Amino acid sequence: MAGRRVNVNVGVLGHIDSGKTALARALSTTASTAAFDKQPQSRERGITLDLGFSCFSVPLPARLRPAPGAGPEPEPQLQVTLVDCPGHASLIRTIIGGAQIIDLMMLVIDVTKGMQTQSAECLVIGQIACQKLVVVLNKIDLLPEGKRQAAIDRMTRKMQKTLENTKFRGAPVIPVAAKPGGPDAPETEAPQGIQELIELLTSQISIPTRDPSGPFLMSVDHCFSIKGQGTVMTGTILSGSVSLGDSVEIPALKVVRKVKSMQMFHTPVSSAVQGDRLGICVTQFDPKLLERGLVCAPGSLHTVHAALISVEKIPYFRGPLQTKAKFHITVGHETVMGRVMFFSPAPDSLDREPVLDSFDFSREYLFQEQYLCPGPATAEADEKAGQASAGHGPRQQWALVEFEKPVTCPRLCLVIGSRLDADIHANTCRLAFHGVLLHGLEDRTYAESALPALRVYKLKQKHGVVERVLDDHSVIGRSLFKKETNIQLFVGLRVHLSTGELGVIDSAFGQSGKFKVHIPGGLSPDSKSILTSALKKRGRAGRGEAAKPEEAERPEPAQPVGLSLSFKRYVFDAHKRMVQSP
Ligand SMILES: Nc1nc2c(ncn2[C@@H]2O[C@H](COP(=O)(O)OP(=O)(O)OP(=O)(O)O)[C@@H](O)[C@H]2O)c(=O)[nH]1
Ligand SMILES: [Mg+2]
Repeated sequence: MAGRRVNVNVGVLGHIDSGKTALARALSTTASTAAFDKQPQSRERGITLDLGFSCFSVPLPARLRPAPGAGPEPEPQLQVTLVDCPGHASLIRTIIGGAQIIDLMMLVIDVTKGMQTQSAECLVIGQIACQKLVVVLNKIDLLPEGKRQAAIDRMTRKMQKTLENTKFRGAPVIPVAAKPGGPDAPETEAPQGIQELIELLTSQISIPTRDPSGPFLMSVDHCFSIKGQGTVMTGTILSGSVSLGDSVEIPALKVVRKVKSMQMFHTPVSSAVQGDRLGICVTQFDPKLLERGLVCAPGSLHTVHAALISVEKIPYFRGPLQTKAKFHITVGHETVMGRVMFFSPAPDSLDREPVLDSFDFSREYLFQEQYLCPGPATAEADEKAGQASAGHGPRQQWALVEFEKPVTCPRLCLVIGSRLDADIHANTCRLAFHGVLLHGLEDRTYAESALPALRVYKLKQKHGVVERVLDDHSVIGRSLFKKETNIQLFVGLRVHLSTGELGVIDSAFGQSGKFKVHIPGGLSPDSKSILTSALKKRGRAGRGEAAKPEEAERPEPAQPVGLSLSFKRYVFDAHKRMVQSP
């Protein structure tokens, strides 16, 4: 039996043409000639060799070895699976899928160009989805020999500076030439710096704690059939574990199959856990139907038409995140178009702890026309919007995302919003926000069945004036409603008089949008004199135009007394009710 092996996945990401594929190739061949002389390379490669996947093995570093057991054990190996991502627009979808299986990211930079648009995007994705980073400066052969070291040093410092404001501050930067001389150079031209890179990777890699609990989920990167045996899917286990005889679901095809056999590194196994690279043979289905995708414990994924997600804006994204805007939404391993609506905690729960990993339907939330950027720049904007943000943005914001077509995803999966239609030559970051899917709406008719329970409200204010006094406890107001407004809906809501009294809307008055306000505490003598002194003036001056007879004696204050009404309107309330707000 082969020795113990541990698999780690290393992503190869970077701008188009930075040399990712050349690097993956150089790493695989250099490592195999250095470390694989005992066995033919083909045997050593993982069972999965799909486009973009290659691997090499090195002896497992001592720091990663478990305490030696009894008896002699063959030397354990560390298998590094390289996940070579494309550099083009398709990159984001592929990487976000890929990034969720990556334990370490290699960011490949063309040393003659430095950071480019997609290098920056990769760095953003790395920050969202990866824990560790190594920057590889490639194509150092293109630097003039005499100035090579100085140019490498300069670019190294530049990259370190770029990383300073990221979670990868202090990550190593290493120079290489994956394919010196470029495409036309003879194959005999040896790559430079690859052995050093392998050593660096080996020293940087840590093996994340693998957790066998939770539902089984595997990202499939290759699928083929073996005559007489069944269909084989190969990939990486993202969560949970799987054993022989288990039933697994292929959600994209809506079929459940039994696990007939499994292999890791060409060796039959009876179970496998999170992080393992695995080939899994199930009873026959057409492999053409599933090129890439997910396989999972039956029923563990859900198909959602809309979702409530936490949102954090990606600072490099230019422009605001507007409610009602459409984004490409990558949910787990799928990307679809979705329309967003942003909201924040209601002012009275601003100081409550943010709800992580779940969404609380019992709370109220404040609708936002756009995502609020934290920091002083928006404090003013927040004030304008009438929010009690006391100079700081809300600690957490959410969005409702409505998908153009349903997506199948694990619970609490990563969500990334991007503008993949943006011009890829326009040097801008296409990634706009990221978050976690907190609650999926599985019902096709969620708009009627689920959304009314989402208590997101808009804060509305209406202003009018007192037209005249009826008696000590009532006034007539106008200019608060339109003629056609159904004032009945507002009856009972409180209004504030600019003179300080509190009133309650009592009833409509006439047909022109006027209304009667009851003042429970009565008008103060001062207010009364303001309101009635005007009447006298008006009475003396008379009216220029011919007034309707019943309005001729209208006591109208010269100094207007304002009436203001604040209320909440819940975005998903089908009845469009108004609810008093303080
Ligand atoms: N001079 C020189 N050319 C290199 C080096 N590495 C790669 N190249 C060339 O750069 C070009 C792009 O290399 P690839 O490996 O295909 O780049 P990539 O990053 O995988 O490209 P995409 O997958 O399309 O994003 C090819 O013509 C390579 O031969 C190097 O170290 N030196
Ligand atoms: Mg490539």
